[in-house]
Amino acid sequence: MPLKQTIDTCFDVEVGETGLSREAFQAVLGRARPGLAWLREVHETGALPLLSLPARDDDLAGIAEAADWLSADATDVIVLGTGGSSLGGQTLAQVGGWRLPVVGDLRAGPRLHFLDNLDPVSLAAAFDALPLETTRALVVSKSGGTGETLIQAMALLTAYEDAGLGDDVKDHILGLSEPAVSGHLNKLRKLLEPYGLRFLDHDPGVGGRFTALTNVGLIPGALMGIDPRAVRAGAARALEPVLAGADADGVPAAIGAALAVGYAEHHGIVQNVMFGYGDRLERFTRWWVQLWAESLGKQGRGMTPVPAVGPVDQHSQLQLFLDGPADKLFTVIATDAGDKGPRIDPALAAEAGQPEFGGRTVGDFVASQQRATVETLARNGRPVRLLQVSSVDAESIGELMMHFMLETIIAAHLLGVDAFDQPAVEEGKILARTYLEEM
Ligand SMILES: O=P(O)(O)OC[C@H]1O[C@](O)(CO)[C@@H](O)[C@@H]1O
Repeated sequence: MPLKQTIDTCFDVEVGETGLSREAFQAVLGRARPGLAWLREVHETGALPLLSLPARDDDLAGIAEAADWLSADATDVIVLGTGGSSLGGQTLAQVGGWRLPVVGDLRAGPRLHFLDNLDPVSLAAAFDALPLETTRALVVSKSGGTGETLIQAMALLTAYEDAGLGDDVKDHILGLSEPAVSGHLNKLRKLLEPYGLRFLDHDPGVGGRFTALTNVGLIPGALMGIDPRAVRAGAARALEPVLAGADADGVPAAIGAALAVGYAEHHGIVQNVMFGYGDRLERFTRWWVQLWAESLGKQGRGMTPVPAVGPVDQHSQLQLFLDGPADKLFTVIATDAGDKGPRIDPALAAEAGQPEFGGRTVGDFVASQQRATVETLARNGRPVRLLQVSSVDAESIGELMMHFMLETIIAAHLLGVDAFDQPAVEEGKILARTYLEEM
């Protein structure tokens, strides 16, 4: 089933005075037309390579080869890289089983580890615990200049040296960075290439947080058995109405962008909650946080992304969502959970005083929770849109990711900010370097 978006519970008639009026929404949606025209134009000219990815297959053999190389005879594969150089891969890998309770740990094949947060204690412990001889590493940085990734790569080189594997580094590490350009220093390449190891090219035209559909996201996904073709087929589905020239009200991503921007402009609601139901959407919510925050948070504009996972966060954040300040717009991602999972013995259910559980599956319970969350949010005056997929698999995650990349780009157009830069974080990076020099 293709992604289905329902926005009925987003308007004042449903949620009361906190809700956006249909008229105000339509006015913002109309303003999305130039953004859609721009997307079509840059697709045609090739100026935004992201939009050509769903139809590409010339790079798939290289992606499969890299995943095979990393996993052959390996007990462990580590991925170094941060932000957009990690989160897309994490999202796809999770759909394949990585970092899922129990199944993640029991899965056959090499263990996959993303070291995206620089933590000195964890890094030392990881290098101590990993059997380095059978551990391969993918080191990812678009710019080649991110301090966290560079320092991790240096520490890894030393760990291999200390383990007596200094001459075999090229058999253990694969690099992924922008192609070398004369006159421009790529520090990661400068550090690693002398070891004779192989570098894959990061597409220079695809910004870090938009790379899930490139080798950056698809190699880690492939390591967990996620088929890159299926991911791209799903992405193509989300892009299709844009390329087909549909008007804004026929493009789900434009509708989502207009809702978020409409709420920000008309109601000052600048917190957006992504409530994904199911373990396989946990990393997706984190990927979306970077996409939404770093793309839109500029010049005093932008909306704060809040990730939540269901049902577990019903027992954590839902009280606040329902009864705290009415200052959030919600997106619930639901799956066809019904009829899935273990079926409950009626005798046990009766014994426990929960006869309604009897004969139902665990998925039936989750399906009723998804529905109840949407309805109680709306009843409590909280605007909520529902996104439904039949299940979280390679195709639906590709569709969700492309949907949100488009939604982000269109929202940036509506807000009048550049979706593709991140000027403010650069200041802190320069300062951190100064403080390091002073130590
Ligand atoms: O891939 P790189 O160049 O190492 O950058 C990692 C991340 O750092 C940022 O530049 C922000 O600091 C992100 O935009 C990016 O995804």
